[in-house]
Amino acid sequence: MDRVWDLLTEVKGRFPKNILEVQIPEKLKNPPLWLKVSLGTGALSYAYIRYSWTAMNDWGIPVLSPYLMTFGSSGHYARANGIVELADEELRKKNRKTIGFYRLLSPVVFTIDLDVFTPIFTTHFGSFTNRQPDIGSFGMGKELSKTIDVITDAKRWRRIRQSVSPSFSNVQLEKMMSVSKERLDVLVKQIAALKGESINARSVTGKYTMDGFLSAALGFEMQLDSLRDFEKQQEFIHMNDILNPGPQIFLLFIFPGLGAFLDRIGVKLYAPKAAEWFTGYCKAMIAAETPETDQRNFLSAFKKLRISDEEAESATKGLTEDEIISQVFVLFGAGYETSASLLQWAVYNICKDGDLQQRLFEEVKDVPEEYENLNAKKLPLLTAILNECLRLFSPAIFQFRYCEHDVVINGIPFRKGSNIEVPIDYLHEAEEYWGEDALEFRPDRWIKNPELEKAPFFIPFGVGPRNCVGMRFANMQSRLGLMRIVKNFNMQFPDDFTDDVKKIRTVAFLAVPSKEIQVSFRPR
Ligand code: HEM
Repeated sequence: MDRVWDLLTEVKGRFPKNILEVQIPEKLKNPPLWLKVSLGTGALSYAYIRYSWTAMNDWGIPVLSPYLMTFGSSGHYARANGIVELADEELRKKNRKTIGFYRLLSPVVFTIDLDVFTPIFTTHFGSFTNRQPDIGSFGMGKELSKTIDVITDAKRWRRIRQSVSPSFSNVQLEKMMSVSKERLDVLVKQIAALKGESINARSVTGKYTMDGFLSAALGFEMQLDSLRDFEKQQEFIHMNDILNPGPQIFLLFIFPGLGAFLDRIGVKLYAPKAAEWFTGYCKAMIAAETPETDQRNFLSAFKKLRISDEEAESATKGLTEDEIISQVFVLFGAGYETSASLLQWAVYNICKDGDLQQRLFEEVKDVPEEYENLNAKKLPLLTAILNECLRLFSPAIFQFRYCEHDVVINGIPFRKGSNIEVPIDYLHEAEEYWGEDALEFRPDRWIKNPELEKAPFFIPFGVGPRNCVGMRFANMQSRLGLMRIVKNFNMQFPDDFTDDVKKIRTVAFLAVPSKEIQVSFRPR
């Protein structure tokens, strides 16, 4: 105790006897105008920020405390696994369904509550048409700013979606499937050429979905001598750059309008070479002649819908030149990686379980590769395996909407400018919806209960009018690809491979494996 007292006495001795004796410099007694203005603005801004952070006070949900240092309470954005960890910490461990936080000043409702998010994505879609306003090209440059995913005004989105959707009709998909089958013939030969030597499964599934998309959707065939060269392809290298943006991407979420502003002033936030390469690549493909007879791909359909910028102001259908480029790019980006990832996890889980692989082979071996056979009735186990992968390794990590009109949903008074985010990783693993074995890979749950496919808590492709436009293409491509691979090859891990792979979330919200999944494909 004495030591503490001595210490305090010493510290006290170092201060002036009377604090008023401190000489305040003349300059500070009468500060210059710029300093007064700065201090005043700072104080007002702080008051405004604190006031904004009271917005959710009466919403009846727990709210994470906001701080300046963490841009509100959204510090989790800056971590690769941030959204997953946030869901885990705040929802799973605390047994909650909903929490609120502030993304800088914007209120965000973070929820897996079906009563909250289902109406937002469906019946109240009119008040939540967009994901995030003014995000432009996601920092990739103004050439790519007119993508279907990000445009802010609902009228333009409706026109684009109406123009693009017919490309995914059953008739079109059947035509594209015939192209996919031709490309699978090539893939099977390339896998056989490996002569059973192991390869990173991602090279096989990536080559299949990239080549499949380019040829079926755009009428462009990828030339590749060996599957081992896949990662040397320009398309792969540049797409990989775009899909691995680095933490700066979060600035676009945290600062509203920043994406559109950067596009306007010509600043690219990441992958500038890749964005430039893709713009040229898409333009070249659009300019290339399509044979009159080739009606199978998106491009020929898009080209027929071409309208001028002026016409676009009032049209309800049609695509401008820029929009065609953006659509080609966004469909490529959205379509290639997601399906490649899904198939890679399917290959991994099938290799892990010899009995499952045998059952799958028995199921697919005599089923003709026809479009009408690619469903749960004809291929129950194959569909179940892919659904289980979509559940536990969902390529999309979270889904989000932005509120444009004040509306009360399940007691929560959403105001214009607020947001909703649904963490899919947690929704797809919540015991409340999936039962005690929620974390286990059990494809048979889908066979026992086929209705699960329509359950509101299974939303790997989103839900409502703005769900994934490519869902049916993705289903066709992944079911056909997996069926063909299993028909032709027995898949095994090499002897020196341990099957302890974990799912890791990247900054770009992709589910990547914790290590390469090495697989030997032995011809049957
Ligand atoms: C396994 C494969 C895929 C998964 C899991 C997936 C998932 C998703 C999800 C979750 C969304 C957001 C939905 C929402 O906000 O409600 C989305 C949107 C979108 N997806 Fe996919 N997707 C896949 C494949 C594809 C393919 C193959 C294409 C194109 C050929 C595609 C094109 C798009 C586009 C353009 C959008 C934006 C739709 C809009 O805003 O109107 N996706 N996807």
